[in-house]
Amino acid sequence: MTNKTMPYAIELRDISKRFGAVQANKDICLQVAAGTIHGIIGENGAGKSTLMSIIYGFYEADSGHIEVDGQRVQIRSSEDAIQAGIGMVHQHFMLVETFTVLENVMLGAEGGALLKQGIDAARIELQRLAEEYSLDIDVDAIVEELPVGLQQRVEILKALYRGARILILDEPTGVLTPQEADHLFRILKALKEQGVTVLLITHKLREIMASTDNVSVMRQGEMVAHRETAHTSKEELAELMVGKKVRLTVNKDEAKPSQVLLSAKHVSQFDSQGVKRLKDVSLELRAGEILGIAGVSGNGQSELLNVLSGITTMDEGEIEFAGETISAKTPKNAAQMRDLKMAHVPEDRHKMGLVTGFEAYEAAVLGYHNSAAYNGKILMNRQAMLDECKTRMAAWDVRPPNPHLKTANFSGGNQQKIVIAREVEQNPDVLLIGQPTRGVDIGAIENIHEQIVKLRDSGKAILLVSVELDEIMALSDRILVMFDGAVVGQLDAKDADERTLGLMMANAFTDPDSEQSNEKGAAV
Ligand SMILES: Nc1ncnc2c1ncn2[C@@H]1O[C@H](COP(=O)(O)OP(=O)(O)OP(=O)(O)O)[C@@H](O)[C@H]1O
Repeated sequence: MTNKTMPYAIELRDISKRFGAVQANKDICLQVAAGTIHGIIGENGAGKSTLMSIIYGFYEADSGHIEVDGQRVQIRSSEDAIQAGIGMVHQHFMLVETFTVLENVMLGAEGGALLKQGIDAARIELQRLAEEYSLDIDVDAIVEELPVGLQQRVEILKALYRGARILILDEPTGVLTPQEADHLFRILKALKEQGVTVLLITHKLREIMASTDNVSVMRQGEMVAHRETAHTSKEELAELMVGKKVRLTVNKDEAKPSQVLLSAKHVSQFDSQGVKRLKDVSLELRAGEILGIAGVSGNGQSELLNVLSGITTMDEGEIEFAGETISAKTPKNAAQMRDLKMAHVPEDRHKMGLVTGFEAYEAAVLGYHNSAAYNGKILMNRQAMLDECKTRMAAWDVRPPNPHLKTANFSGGNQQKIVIAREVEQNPDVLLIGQPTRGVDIGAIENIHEQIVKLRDSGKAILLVSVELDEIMALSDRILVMFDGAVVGQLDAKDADERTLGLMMANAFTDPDSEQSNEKGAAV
């Protein structure tokens, strides 16, 4: 108890959970004061999501117990958790996209007291909650028409409507634009002021420092430290997480770009509704450089990656790569692009990077399974696949290093390492890489960044798409900015700062004396 009158909002006592050989949580103790924002950090696979799943009733702990407001509670299902006043905002939203906000919030709460008073009473209550917490949401909007940031707010609204006083957010900003993330933190502050307790899992130490009151650190299934945020630093937290000092900046020499390896000329693409999503994009990618593509997500970056990698076909323009001219009339698919030595780390590892039912050693060769190294004459050469997978798991610190574990059962960050390792280890001439460190811990980010720079220094070209401005600025040698499907500006990374990039991303940058703007469609 914090004192005689104020019990902890939530207290965990000696929680343990094992999955086969993996001890995901070991004797975890945690005390969270009411009306505070409490950060939980730890490396990929440290056990954070497992712990939150236990609090929310997805998993039952093998031992230990939970107290809410000083009372011991039994949480065997999410209904039990909701009953205890606990709500959760998942990384992957649990919404019916074709329903309205109101319908989504009502779904599963049909027996609720307010609904018995009629849908109008429910609507009024939702509007009240949305207003009280600055959620800025139209309760009659169709969910699939809302941007990601607003869909996330629907999840928050859902939890609040069900009476949540403790809200768990698992890596909530991974999919948000910087503006959406700022809004989310304003909402969390408003929730805190109303006495709601927030448990925030994030890999971004900047967010921990800016928004939490306290922070707890997990390492290899154990809770290893608790700190008051005001009395710690990013450096100390990084060291506590990883167990050694971590460099928080990218170490690289100046680029020495040479010949053009890929050029796109006036590339455009229309979506199925006939809307132009990629507009007259021209760019050149040179050996020995990292070209960063900055932009608020949804401004054509994903379409650009898809067209360049052969996943989709352009409608206008052409791409020159490896001596080939690729156009709408002479398209090449993703497998053909791979044969030309292009590798691609897709932005969404679940949808496009992995088959989650596959074991790690199978996922590790996906797309390259026909190569002579793994393909025996009749059957796949499993031993070669296993050996390769084990070597990569060691080099990329995939945890647990078990090639037979299904990819679905790796933590999010470790899944990402499996995909990146697969693509980088092909030693491609051109690497297209989307959101490389989404959901990845700082120790692993350091390794991923090092490997990308190493590839560059060996004379390869990298096209990096990231919504993380810090990452774009730290890794890129040159930066292009996309807005509304077009390239609207370019910068030398040395001249880039957050403000200029932010303005360019909003297409609000005007500097007539500067070379930091470009004609749409000119090769940059
Ligand atoms: N259903 C499962 N079956 C087997 N192992 C699992 C399962 N769920 C989690 N694990 C393992 O438990 C450990 C903890 O995973 P968890 O997802 O809790 O980590 P995390 O700290 O949330 O990581 P990340 O930051 O990458 O999301 C990992 O080794 C993971 O592979």
